Amino acid sequence: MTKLRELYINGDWVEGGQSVTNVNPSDTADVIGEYAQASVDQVHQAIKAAHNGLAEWRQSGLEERYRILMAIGDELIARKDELGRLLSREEGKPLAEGAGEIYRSGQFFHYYAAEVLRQIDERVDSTRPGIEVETYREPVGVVGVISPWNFPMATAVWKIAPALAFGNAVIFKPANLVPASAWALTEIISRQPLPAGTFNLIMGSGSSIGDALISSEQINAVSFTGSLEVGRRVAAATAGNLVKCQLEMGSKNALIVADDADLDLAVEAAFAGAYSGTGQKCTASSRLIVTDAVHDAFVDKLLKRLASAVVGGALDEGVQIGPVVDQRQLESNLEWIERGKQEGARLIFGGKRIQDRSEGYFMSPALFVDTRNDMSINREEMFGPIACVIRVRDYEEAITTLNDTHFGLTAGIITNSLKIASDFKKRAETGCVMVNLATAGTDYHVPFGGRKHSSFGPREQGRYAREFYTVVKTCYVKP
Ligand SMILES: NC(=O)c1ccc[n+]([C@@H]2O[C@H](COP(=O)([O-])OP(=O)(O)OC[C@H]3O[C@@H](n4cnc5c(N)ncnc54)[C@H](O)[C@@H]3O)[C@@H](O)[C@H]2O)c1
Repeated sequence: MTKLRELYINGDWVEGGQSVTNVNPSDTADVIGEYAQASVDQVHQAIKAAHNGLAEWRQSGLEERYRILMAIGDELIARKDELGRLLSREEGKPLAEGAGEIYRSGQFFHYYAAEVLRQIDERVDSTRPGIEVETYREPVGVVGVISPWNFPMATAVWKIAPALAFGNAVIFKPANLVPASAWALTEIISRQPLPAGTFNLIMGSGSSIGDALISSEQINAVSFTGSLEVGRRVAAATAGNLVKCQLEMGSKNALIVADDADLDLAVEAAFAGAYSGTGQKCTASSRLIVTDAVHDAFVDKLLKRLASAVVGGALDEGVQIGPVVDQRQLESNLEWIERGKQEGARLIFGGKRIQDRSEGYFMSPALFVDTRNDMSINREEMFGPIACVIRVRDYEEAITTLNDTHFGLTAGIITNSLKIASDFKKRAETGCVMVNLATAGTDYHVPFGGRKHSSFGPREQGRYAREFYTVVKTCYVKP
């Protein structure tokens, strides 16, 4: 019988009321494990424990915090292949991407270990004589961390690492489709000398456990990454309690291919942006906005690239596009394909379930042409390996089309013109812009986030994380 992987509350491993079975989307006969599901009561226990942990952890010495974060980062990096394999097995991204995500997660811990030592407090003169004024940052408190399934380790870590670095206690609620990576991370953290309750893992469904967490008046902040729909719910629940929140949500990113683009580069950027990670990335380029002059040549080249794409099991050698994460997402992708056709878009490649691999949730990467920006396939996030080409007259129409969306996470352009690149950097209404690069793929030491309905609240990552995970105190002293 499979060993039950338990919850981690107040420094102890504890069973939940129920459990879920985690299966490999490349091969549904492969059971990864049984994972405990927290009860609402246990959410409240975790919150209480986190307050106790916080009281001690916020007083910890900087050197101690630095050492703990470095040690977690070291272990993630040392075990990147083993944990990357586990991540790929549960989420479905190819092995290199799984290992890369673990390595990146280790880098996040190292980065925030260094941030622990970067103190930015100030002592200033008062406007009144004889008074000293200091401004300093204190931990925000108990932080609920809610993460999505598509980056099971990295999205969680880019929240947990700064939370711990700045002296907060954490309650981590991972997506229920990917408990194995969350559990492995928790096991690593559990071996560090953190005060009991400083870090807690509660696994369970979003609608019960997640909702109990975000609805609590006893937490101080929620950092959420996931869909727009759930993000709105998190915003409403936390606002009602005046709890600080930070939301990173979906998008409808576009890559512009300009008249003067290097088309080989454009095809590689479009392929990587639209189909890597099976298109299951918030930064995926699901809209390919191509100027009339290069449209046909670009589409021809992209079709050739798609014909050579290797779709297969995440753990198999040489695979470029793994499975869709589960049956529900696969059905949703196939429904989008039908909807696109009904709207008048022309499907010229893929978009079908791969039946000879019926043990997993495989589909061929899809390409639509003759699409308009007002079609629902270009308005709503599909979250699958589906790209839509939008033909435009020129760069001016391209940038207008790019900005005509209620999302705004990333945007890319392929051009050899410095003038166009410079104009694009200023006019794209997104949080991240990429020139001659895919829309997906970011660094870990700079802010990441979007505009419009893609993001809400203070930015994540890099030095900007301090804003969310701390609160400012202004202290007046008359000696
Ligand atoms: N902008 C970014 O940085 C970024 C990064 C990765 C993924 N995403 C987005 O994430 C989405 C895919 O992930 P998903 O399907 O896991 O998203 P989701 O919104 O369904 O779930 C995200 C998390 O919220 C939890 N949740 C669900 N209902 C809840 C509720 N009522 N209260 C509290 N928590 C609840 C889920 O259990 C999960 O842990 C896509 O929209 C994608 O664009 C965004």
